[in-house]
Amino acid sequence: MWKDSNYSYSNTIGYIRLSDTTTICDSPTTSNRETQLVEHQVGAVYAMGKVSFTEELKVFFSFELPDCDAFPTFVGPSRVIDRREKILTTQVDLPPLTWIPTEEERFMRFTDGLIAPHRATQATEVAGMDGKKDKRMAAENRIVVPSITSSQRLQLIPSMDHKPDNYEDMQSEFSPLLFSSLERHLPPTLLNLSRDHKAHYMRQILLRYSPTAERARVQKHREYRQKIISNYQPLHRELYTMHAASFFVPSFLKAVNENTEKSFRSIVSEPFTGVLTFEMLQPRFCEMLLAEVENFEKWVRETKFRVMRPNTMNRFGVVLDDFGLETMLDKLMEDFIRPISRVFFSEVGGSTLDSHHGFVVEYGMDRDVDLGFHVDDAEVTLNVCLGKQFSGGELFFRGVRCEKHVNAKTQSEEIFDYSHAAGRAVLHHGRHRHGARATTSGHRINLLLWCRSSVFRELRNHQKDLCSWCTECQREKKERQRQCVAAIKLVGATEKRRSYYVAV
Ligand SMILES: O=C(O)CCC(=O)C(=O)O
Ligand SMILES: [Fe+2]
Repeated sequence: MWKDSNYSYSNTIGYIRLSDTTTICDSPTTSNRETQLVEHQVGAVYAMGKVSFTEELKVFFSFELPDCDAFPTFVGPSRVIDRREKILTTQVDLPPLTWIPTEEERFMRFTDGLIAPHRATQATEVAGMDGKKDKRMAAENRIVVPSITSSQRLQLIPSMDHKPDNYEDMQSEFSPLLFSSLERHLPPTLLNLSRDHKAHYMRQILLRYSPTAERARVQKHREYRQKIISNYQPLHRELYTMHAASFFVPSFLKAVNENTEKSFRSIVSEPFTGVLTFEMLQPRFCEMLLAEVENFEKWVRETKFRVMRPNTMNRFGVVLDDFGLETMLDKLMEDFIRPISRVFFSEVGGSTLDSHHGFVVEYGMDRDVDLGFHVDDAEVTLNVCLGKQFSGGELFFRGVRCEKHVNAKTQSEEIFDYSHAAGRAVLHHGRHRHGARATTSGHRINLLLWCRSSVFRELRNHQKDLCSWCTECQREKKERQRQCVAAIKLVGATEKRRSYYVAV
């Protein structure tokens, strides 16, 4: 635990999490004013150093490490490590805020397993296949580094045997799901407090991750939804709560009920690595949802309501969460998509999906015709065709890419096209680059659920090497290994030649 009263700081202090595997002597050392403390916890190590600010609002940490064999691997945006001197300095970019820390705000948290809320919903368009760059609308999911008092913290390791409270009926700017998943990360002494106390504690922490502008946006969106929900009359009320037996086909239900890798593999085809397809929705459910969407669109036209479209790339289609389907879709994600994703997409937070963006996209000659090449603002995307009659509209996939490599060239082995069929789901990595070809006749309407994991996003902000799933990262790594092997071989061959000459 932090014991800040034990130390007197002359200046602003920050702390950084080092990698979990690091072993550092945990006795505090104080040499040359800069080293303050190295704290050791199970699964997390914190090191602390003097912080100074430059004009560009950058923080510099520098501290001497205590004498020990293991050298920490730094987990942070940038690092400079000098092994010989045992000096570790790093530079951490801060968001461009006029952030002037007060005495109480001496602590900045860079990582602690804390869960950050999501930003606005945007697909990121990627360079077209002709190599031309479309305008790029990157989803800004960078963590905002707030000030923090040392007393309010979450635990990195969740209390898995604790059953969290239900926060559904609680009025808050944060999702009830977020509270439920955070609750396991509360310090053990708080777990048995009243729901209100726990919510208050978690809210204080969440607020630090949610800047004022973001909170205003969330508030506006809540009002927007409220306006719709209090005026729109649903057509099929039975859609608004989960009725699994009438929504899903029996094979899908059976696999989810069994909830084993084997059961999922028995219903899933993987026509291309990372693209899973399976029968999912009953025709009756598809019909009802199509009728509900039509009914909603009719209401929008009649009332001239200024409706928000699903994302930056669609001019048609509606956000299902905005007119009352959020709870049902939450259930869909939690009870059906998360179990499958746990098996097939664990490397991108498949088992910790905790929020979603649910919408339908509509294509046809009088609607959007096609959809440009992009990645989703999602860890895992569910895309199910609801019908109706159409031709064309194939999904094209072109390789999974991390942020850094989103525009990297497509390799021939990454090309895959998929034709939609009504009721059949496609589940793919959100960063699997894709687009939809022109729907050449009829209408095509698809249900999309962009599923996100705040835990994964939080970790991604701090761990650079969380991209094992990016095919370009893999390719670069292989290339480095190849060069390394070639260099070793060359050295070996030179040595051999030299010893031959010596022998001769
Ligand atoms: O039209 C489709 O099937 C793809 C839709 C899609 O990729 C999206 O909305 O993110
Ligand atoms: Fe997409």
